[in-house]
Amino acid sequence: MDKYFIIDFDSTLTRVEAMDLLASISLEGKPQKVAAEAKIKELTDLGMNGEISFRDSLKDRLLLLEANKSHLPQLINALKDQVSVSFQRNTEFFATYSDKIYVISNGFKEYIEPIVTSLGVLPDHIFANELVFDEKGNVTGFDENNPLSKDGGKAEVIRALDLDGDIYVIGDGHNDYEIKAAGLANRFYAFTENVSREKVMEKADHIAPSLDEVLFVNKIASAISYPKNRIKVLLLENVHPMGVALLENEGFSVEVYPAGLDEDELCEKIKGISILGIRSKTQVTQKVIENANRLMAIGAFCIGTNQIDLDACQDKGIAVFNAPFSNTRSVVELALGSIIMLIRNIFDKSILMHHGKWDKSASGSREIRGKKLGIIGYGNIGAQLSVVAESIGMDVYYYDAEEKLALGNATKVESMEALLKTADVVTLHVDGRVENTNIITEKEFNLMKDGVIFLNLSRGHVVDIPALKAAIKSKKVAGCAIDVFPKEPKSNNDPFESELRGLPNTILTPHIGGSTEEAQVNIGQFVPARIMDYINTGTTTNSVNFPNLQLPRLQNAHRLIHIHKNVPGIIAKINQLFAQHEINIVGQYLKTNEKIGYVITDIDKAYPNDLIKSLRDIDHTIKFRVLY
Ligand SMILES: NC(=O)c1ccc[n+]([C@@H]2O[C@H](COP(=O)([O-])OP(=O)(O)OC[C@H]3O[C@@H](n4cnc5c(N)ncnc54)[C@H](O)[C@@H]3O)[C@@H](O)[C@H]2O)c1
Ligand SMILES: O=C(O)CC[C@@H](O)C(=O)O
Repeated sequence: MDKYFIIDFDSTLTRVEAMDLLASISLEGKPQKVAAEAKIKELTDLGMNGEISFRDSLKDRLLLLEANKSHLPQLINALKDQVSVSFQRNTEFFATYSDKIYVISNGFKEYIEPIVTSLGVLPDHIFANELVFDEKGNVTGFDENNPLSKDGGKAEVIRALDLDGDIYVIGDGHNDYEIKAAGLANRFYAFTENVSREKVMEKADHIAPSLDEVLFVNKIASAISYPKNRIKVLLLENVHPMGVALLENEGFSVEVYPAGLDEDELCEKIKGISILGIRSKTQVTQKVIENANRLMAIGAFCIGTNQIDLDACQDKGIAVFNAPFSNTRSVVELALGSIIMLIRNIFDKSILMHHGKWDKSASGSREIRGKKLGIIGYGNIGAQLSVVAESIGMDVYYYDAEEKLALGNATKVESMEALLKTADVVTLHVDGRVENTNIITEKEFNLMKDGVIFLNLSRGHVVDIPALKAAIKSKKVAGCAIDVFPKEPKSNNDPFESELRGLPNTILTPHIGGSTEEAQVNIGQFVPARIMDYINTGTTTNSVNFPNLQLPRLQNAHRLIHIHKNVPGIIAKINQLFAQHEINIVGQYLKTNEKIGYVITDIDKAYPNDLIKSLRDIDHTIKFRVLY
C-alpha cells in the first residue's frame, strides 16, 4: 500500500506563522503595529486550536494586515530562513518521495509555493488559499471559492484528490486533525518542533517533535539514524537554564529536577535515560550504572568528577565530560575574598554589629600584604589563585603531588609538611580522589603556625572535621573558610548539620565557590557542547574517562563507533569484517587508554544489517553505535 504524506505549512514546514511575519513587514513603522500583531497571534491560536471558525480567523487577520503585493518578496526571503530544522535536513525525503508528498495549507499560495518547491515539492502537489489584490496591489481579501478558505477545507481537498493508499497527515493545528476526524487519513502526527498545542496533541495518533520522528516510525531513511527527541536527557541539581535550553534546542527530550537524587531514586530514574547531567551532589555509583540501560554520556556541570564511578562508566562505554575551567576564577575570587575577611575578623565583627555592639579595634586584624600563602594542590584553581594573590602582595608557596611549574614568583615546596610549617594562610585545592580523604588531620593542624588562617574550597572529605573544630577552639586556627563538607544537604530545603556551626571567625558557605552567574553560564554552555559533539560526531575531547579524539563531520559517509575492552586484535577483527563485505573505509580513528579502545570508522556506502550485527558480536565489544 502506498503512503501519502500531507504536510501543513505554517509552524510545521516553517518555524513561524507566515501571516505573523507578513504583519511585522506590512505594519512596519505604523502606530498600530504592536496591538495588531498581538491580535493576529491571538486569532491564529484561536483558529489553530479550533476555538473559532477558521474562516473568521482568516478574515479578521487579513483585515489587520494592511498588506500589499510589494511586501511579498521580503516575506518570501524571510520565510526561506525559517524552514523547520528537521525539514531542512531531510531534503532526501522530498527527493525520494516527491510523488507522495502534498502540502495542503490554509495559508496563501503566493508565498508557500516558492518555499516548498525549493524543497522539492511538486507545484501541482501544493494546495493553498489565494490572495485578492486591488489595482494598487493592496490585499483586499482572498478567493472565497477556494475550498481551503472554508472550515473543513483541507478534508475537501483531500477527498477530491482521491489518493489510493494510506494517508498520513503532519501538522500542528486542529484543522490538520480534522482531516483524520473526517475519516480521510490513517494517522495524524501532531508536529511539535515549533509549537505544541495541547488541544491538538491530545487528538493525535502520534506526537512528532521532528520530521525525523515521522520518518523513523515509518521506517523511512532519515538524515539522522535515530531521532533526537527519542534521546532522553535527565538534568539534576539546578543545571543553569542555558544548558537546559541548549540541549532542548538540539531536539533532545529534556527532564529537569532541581535537587540531587539519592542512589535508589537515581537507580529508578536512570532507566531509559541516554544523557545524565549532574553537579557535585549526585553520586553516580556502580549500582546506578548497572541500572542505566541506555546511558551514553554523563555531563558533570562542574569541575569535580569524584562523585561519579568513572571506572564503572568506562566498563559500560559511558563517556563522562566535565567543565574543567569554567568556574575556576569564581573559586579564586571567593578564596581571596575569604582570606581578607578572615585575617581582619570581619564576620565576627559584623555579627557583633548586628547585635548592637561597636568593637572598633585593630587587635588581631592584619593586612594580607607580605603574608605567606600556602597552596596545597597547584592545579587549575591553585595556580590561578597563586597569580591573583601574588598580584595583591602575598608571598606564595605551593605544594603539589605532581611536578608543577611555578607561576610568577611562587615558591615550590617539596613536602606538604614543609608548606604547613611555612604558611600564614593554608588553602586546599586538591582534587577529590578517594586517596585524598582526611589529608588534613590533627597531625597536620599541629604542624601549622599558631593563628593560621585555613581554607577548604576543594572537597569536604579531605579535612578531618573534628580535628578542625579542635584546632579552632584551641586558637591554633585563627580563622577558617569552609565551602565544602563531607556531608552536604541534597537540596536547599534540607537542613545543614555540621560541628563547625557557631565557631568563632569561621565562614561557612554552602558549596558556592563556583556558583556565580558567570561560571554557571560558562558551564551551561561548555558541557552541553561537549555532549552534543560526542552524540553528533563521536568527538571525545575533554572526556575524563574516554580516550580523547577530535573528529571531523563527514558528508556522504556513514560513521560507525565501536567501543571495546583494550585487548589485542580488535581493530584487525573490525577491518576484516569491512573487507569481507567489500566496504571501503574512508577514514578510521583509533585511540585507547588503559582500559578501553575507541574506534571510529567512516565508510562510503550503504552497509548491510548483518555487518552491524557482526560488529556488535565481536568479542570484548562494550558498545556499538551507528552515528549517521
Ligand atoms: N567549592 C567549589 O564550588 C568548587 C568549584 C570548583 C572546583 N572545586 C574543587 O576544587 C578542587 C581543585 O580544582 P581544580 O580545577 O584546580 O583541580 P585540578 O585537578 O586542576 O587540580 C588539583 C591539583 O591537586 C593536586 N593534588 C591532588 N592530590 C594532592 C595531594 N594529596 N597533595 C598535593 N597535591 C595534590 C593535583 O596534582 C592537581 O595538580 C577540586 O577538588 C574541585 O572539585 C570546588
Ligand atoms: O556546582 C557544584 O555543585 C560543584 C562546584 C564545584 O565543586 C565543582 O566541582 O566544580
